[in-house]
Amino acid sequence: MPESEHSSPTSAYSDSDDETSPEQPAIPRYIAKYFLEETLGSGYSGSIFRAKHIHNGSVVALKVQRVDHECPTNRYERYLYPLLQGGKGMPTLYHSGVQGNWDYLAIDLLGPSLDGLFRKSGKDLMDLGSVCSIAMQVIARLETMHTRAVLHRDIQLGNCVIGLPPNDKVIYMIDFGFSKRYIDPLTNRHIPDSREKRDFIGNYWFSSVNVHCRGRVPSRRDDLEAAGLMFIHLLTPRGLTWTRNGVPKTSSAHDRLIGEKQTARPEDLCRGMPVEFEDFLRYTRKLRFEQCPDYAKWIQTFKDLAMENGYSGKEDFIWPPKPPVANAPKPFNTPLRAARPAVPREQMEGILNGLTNLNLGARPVLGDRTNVEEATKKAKDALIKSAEREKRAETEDAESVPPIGKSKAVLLADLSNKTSRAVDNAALAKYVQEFVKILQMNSSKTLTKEASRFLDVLYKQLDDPSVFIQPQKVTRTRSFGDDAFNERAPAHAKLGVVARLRFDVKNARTNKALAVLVADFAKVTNKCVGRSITKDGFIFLEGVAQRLTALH
Ligand SMILES: Nc1ncnc2c1ncn2[C@@H]1O[C@H](COP(=O)(O)OP(=O)(O)OP(=O)(O)O)[C@@H](O)[C@H]1O
Repeated sequence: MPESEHSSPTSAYSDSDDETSPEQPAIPRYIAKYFLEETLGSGYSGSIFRAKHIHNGSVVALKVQRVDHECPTNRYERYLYPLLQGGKGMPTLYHSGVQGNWDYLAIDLLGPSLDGLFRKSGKDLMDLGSVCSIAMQVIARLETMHTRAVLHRDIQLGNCVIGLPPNDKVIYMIDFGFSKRYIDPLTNRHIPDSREKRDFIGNYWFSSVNVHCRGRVPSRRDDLEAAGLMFIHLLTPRGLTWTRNGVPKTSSAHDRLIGEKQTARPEDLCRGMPVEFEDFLRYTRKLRFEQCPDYAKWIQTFKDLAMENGYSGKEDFIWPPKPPVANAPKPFNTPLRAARPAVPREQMEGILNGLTNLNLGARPVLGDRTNVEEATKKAKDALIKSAEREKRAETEDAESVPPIGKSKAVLLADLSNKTSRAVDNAALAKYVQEFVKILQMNSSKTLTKEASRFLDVLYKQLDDPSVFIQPQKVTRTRSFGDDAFNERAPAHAKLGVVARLRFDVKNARTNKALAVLVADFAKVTNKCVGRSITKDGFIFLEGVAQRLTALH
């Protein structure tokens, strides 16, 4: 195999000025039985043409390369294609050979690459549904290749293409020029690992840290890590940071890129994304050299993630993307009004008693402080009594442990109702902790409609300092969903906001200050792709609970 530093999507950097290549012989119009039509693409080692068979009229993609090319990838590809034939998303090789100066491969004519489609869309980042479908398909393609003893070793967006109709929802892997068998056909054993410094095979953007930065031997884990970086790239506005300066032109630029890639922490790369992407990247990096990845588990994870966010969960890659279909978490600009009355029945009794005791008569109530104070005190006592009753009932439940068997949505709805009746910070702190536990019950950390409602209720409780003193106040408390509130929100949610919030929460001095942080958290989480609560998010929520206890 060619162990060179040449890679896609980049061409090799060179420290020398001697980049002039020898005079290129022109590619003929006919090669073997094919008439070369338009150029589909060119890579470092050759060009690809749409070509027509002169006898039967069949149309193929003809990959043409000079026989004396220093990186003769066609020569390797023709031995790998037979291993992959028939696998879903694996192109068929129809003919291959050498004619004159030209080495050619005739393969299935396919559609545009993911790179091309994404660039053409002009978007800053890709929608979550499309990335989940790419993840499901690319992981499945890697499983197919790996099951057939082949590593791809050059996973990148340009090497993932869609088929032509009717196969335009299927992602195909192409470019096996750097691919290699990792199971020795004679001994049936995995290729050996080695600590010897070796030339880098792969591409600058997505090749794994182990392979690219540490010169390790590629194995299955590295194909998956490259796929993971590709998914994260698609969900990062302007892409992974080390891709932003373009192809490194000098070895020092390449060294800088390596340094940046090597030191980037998964939690930073995946800030603001559904936690599944960070988990996947960490998983690939923890795999041992010879370990077989759990492909099925991760395909299922990305399917679940898609469905939780209102996408169909089918692996079909539909481009341009369709908006989420059903059960998508509602954005905050949909008013999240409580389903139950603002003042519960038990409290209403206390309120009415309080009002009765005001004994309004003909006296000017507003001027009479004693009446107001006494009524307020009575109302407060009634409310505290009712809360104590509720507290006693609750202590019979397992302390803060969400009951098993109820769905997350039901638990969250119950919790929101309890929170709306909370009368002190200690109760609120307890409910915030319970909220965290419920969200962590299973792998999905999405901010669902019910979870958003909890934050909305919490915000209202915190924002109105009178709420614990005057429960009878039923004026509409400002909600995240209110236009006026949204107008004051920053136009663009910043992905680093949650990281800041987890520090700011420690310094919040009042409930009102906490309310502002909760609102920011809810808004930014809601705006982020996937609406998933990240690790920073959970640390923030724990911080809210701690502050509430301290402010008690
Ligand atoms: N079967 C195909 N059908 C249609 N287009 C194709 C096909 N194979 C490749 N292409 C187009 O040609 C481009 C280059 O293909 P490929 O990556 O196989 O060539 P390469 O010479 O190995 O490139 P590189 O040196 O960049 O890896 C692809 O990005 C794609 O746009």
